Amino acid sequence: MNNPPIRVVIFGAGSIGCYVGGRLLSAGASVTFIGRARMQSVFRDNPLKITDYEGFSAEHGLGDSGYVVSPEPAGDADLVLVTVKSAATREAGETLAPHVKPGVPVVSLQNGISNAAELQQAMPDANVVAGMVPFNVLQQAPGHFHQGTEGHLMAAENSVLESALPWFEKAGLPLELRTDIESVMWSKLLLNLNNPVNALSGVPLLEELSQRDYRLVLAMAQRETLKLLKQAGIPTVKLTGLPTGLIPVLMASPDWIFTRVAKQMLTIDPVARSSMWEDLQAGRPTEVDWINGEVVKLARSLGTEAPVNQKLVELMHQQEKDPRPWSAESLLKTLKQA
Ligand SMILES: NC(=O)C1=CN([C@@H]2O[C@H](COP(=O)(O)OP(=O)(O)OC[C@H]3O[C@@H](n4cnc5c(N)ncnc54)[C@H](OP(=O)(O)O)[C@@H]3O)[C@@H](O)[C@H]2O)C=CC1
Ligand SMILES: CC(C)(CO)C(=O)C(=O)O
Repeated sequence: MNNPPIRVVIFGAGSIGCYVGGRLLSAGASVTFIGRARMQSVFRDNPLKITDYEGFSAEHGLGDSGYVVSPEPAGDADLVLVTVKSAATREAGETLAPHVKPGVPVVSLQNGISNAAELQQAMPDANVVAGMVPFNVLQQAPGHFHQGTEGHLMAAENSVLESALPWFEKAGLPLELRTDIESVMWSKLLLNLNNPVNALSGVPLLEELSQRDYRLVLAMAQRETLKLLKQAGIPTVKLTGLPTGLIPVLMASPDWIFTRVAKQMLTIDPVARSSMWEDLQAGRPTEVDWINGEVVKLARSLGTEAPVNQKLVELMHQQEKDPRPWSAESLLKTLKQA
């Protein structure tokens, strides 16, 4: 496995890309990070530091050749991981298309439902694979990326990707290949329905989830989605310690039950926040249209509506223009009127 090392290219290296790439680098893989000049300049002054909630810690000097701003290195890759936000997927595919060799797996490690399909459309000759990242990564300081919650990577079954699996194993990020990736993606989306709630709350995930009114908002959005998935005949899968259908029940439970059960099934460290909160902080458009917006689209395709998720989409778009924290009480009241 070690000779020669797998050549991995990360396209759109921000939080997820730098973390996953950094873990693969620590395992001896040859990793090239492709991203923007802004992030490249961070690594001129700082090493890439990766840590996790279990105490893993590593540092790598990247310099200008390790973190680049042009797509050419994708031409030498055995594996490409795409880690841009959803709004940048099409551009990522169009940029990579002329470089990536035929057959090389191009794995979308993105939230939402439609990113892999959009990537495939932008690079029709490529071997695009849908992937799923269950855990949270936050840039805690320039160049320092921290995994704050648990879970393992998943991707759609793909024969070429199999040879890369030992590298993920060695990196401490096992990658499971699945035949039911649509169900995996929707089940992850059910968890991501918390992203706007967390971004609107303005507080870390642990603090937000410790307040029942925020959890009730999340439970409303999840119940609405589960009903639509049932109607559409899309089964869900268990990604946490609890069957997916029971997650809204846990969310709606009183604090004393939630705290006890969640302690046993969730590892979230106190600094973890949603990627949507990070987008708001950075003044970037959020992914709400690719998360709650997908529920609204699903409802329309079934000839019905998804008022709770629709309202969360509207609130997030307002928040992008005029950010202000929402108290749990006022958010619940607003959503109940939706
Ligand atoms: N962060 C998290 O905890 C988790 C995130 N995810 C998902 O993973 C995906 C990636 O998220 P995350 O890592 O947080 O996102 P980030 O915004 O941190 O990283 C994406 C990076 O890609 C860069 N980029 C965008 N377009 C291009 C381009 N055309 N060429 C080169 N670089 C580009 C961005 O630069 P710039 O911003 O300067 O344009 C940014 O640095 C999302 O779909 C997210 O929902 C999934 C699980 C957890
Ligand atoms: C891991 C999780 C669910 C954390 O909120 C996430 O996917 C995100 O932040 O986008």
